[in-house]
Amino acid sequence: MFVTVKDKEMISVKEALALIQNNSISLGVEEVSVSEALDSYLSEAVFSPINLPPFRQSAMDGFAVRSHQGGFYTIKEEIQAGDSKDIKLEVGEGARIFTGAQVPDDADNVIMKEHVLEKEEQIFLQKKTEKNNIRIPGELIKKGALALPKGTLLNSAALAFLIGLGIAKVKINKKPSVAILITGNELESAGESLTRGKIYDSNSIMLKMLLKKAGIEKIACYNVKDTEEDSVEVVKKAIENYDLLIASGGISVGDYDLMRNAFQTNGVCEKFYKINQRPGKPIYFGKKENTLVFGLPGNPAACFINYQVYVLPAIQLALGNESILLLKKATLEEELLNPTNKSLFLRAEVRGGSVKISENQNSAMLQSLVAANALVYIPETIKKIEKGEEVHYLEILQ
Ligand SMILES: Nc1nc2c(c(=O)[nH]1)N[C@H]1C(S)=C(S)[C@@H](COP(=O)(O)OP(=O)(O)OC[C@H]3O[C@@H](n4cnc5c(N)ncnc54)[C@H](O)[C@@H]3O)O[C@H]1N2
Ligand code: MOO
Repeated sequence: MFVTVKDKEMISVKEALALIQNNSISLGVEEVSVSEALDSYLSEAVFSPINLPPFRQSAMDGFAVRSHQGGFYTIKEEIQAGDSKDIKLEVGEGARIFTGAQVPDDADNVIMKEHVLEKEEQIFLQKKTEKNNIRIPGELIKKGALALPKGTLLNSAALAFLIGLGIAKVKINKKPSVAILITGNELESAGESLTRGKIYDSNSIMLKMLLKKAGIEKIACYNVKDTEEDSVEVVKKAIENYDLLIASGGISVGDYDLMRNAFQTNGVCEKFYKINQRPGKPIYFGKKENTLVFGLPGNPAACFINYQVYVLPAIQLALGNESILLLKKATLEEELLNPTNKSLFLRAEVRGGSVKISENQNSAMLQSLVAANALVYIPETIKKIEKGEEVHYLEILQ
């Protein structure tokens, strides 16, 4: 009897994402210095240990005065930013002051330099303003207030904010270490000459760069020969030493597509194999203890798209970011047909709320992905979308 692989074996995009969400890994927490925390996620909320600014601070260069009805003030002192002088002022007196300096307790106003006439030790106020140009303590954040919630992505502004509060160390979720497994006897490295039957390996650099973008630091890359022995051996080594495996190629149904078997032989528990989508139908996801295993298709664009849709969310969950796969909406520039019974992920350019689907959607083609900034998601049940209708898309960083 002939046996065929039936479409019903495949799961939907939503089912696949739910399985990834339900099988996330957590790698614990580590405390690092703020300067080493870029692109990490806070494992706990941070509260401000100080008022910011810590004291009444001048917002302008000018004169801190103890106000009165008249326009003349006697200037008796100078206060620079950083000075710790404790200056007493009588009514009608003032001190020359600079932006960022501590305003004397007696002063109720900082008059901008441009608003006075100066003569020797006297100033005459020419213009009255509403603002007193004094930043009050805790104006930016109060001592004890929530500075950053748990799960915040520590970008450069976040790191500067923490340092500005005097916080030198932060607790972050440990980042997964990742092993990339590149399969295929046909692969040659760029720089080498291309002999008969060979092509250049593009997936290893693509996956490495995407992982770097995701903030992953420990990345190893193994080349796997198309033999059962080598596949099993490399998978074993990678599972022992890494938190996440991403295999490229060898995951379809050919006689030399050996990765699914290599995962199984190594005791990986399969969560799904094949998704009802185009491109990237052949995809494997499994778990062994606290290690996640992905087998992505070798076709470069399919590999890229499956990384964005499935692997990146798994990484973000491990990092402690739960807001994964947030789809946005934009309007279609041209009518779109889905003649398949599959979900589609179409590379596209989204500009100013309008979606232009890239012309070439070939799963082996990288060139048309270069300008793409989005993957438009068309669910399997949708057959036609009119020009001007809304579609959902996933923003991609690459
Ligand atoms: N009988 C069937 N054949 C195939 C099916 C199917 O359902 N039934 N699915 C097709 C689809 S869709 C895809 S996608 C591919 C996936 O195949 P594999 O994941 O097993 O990948 P390979 O066969 O190893 O490679 C596919 C293609 O990609 C090229 N490749 C592989 N690695 C790299 C790399 N690192 N850099 C650049 N290019 C790479 C490889 O040479 C092949 O041309 O299966 C279809 N077949
Ligand atoms: O998924 Mo394959 O990528 O359609 O060629």
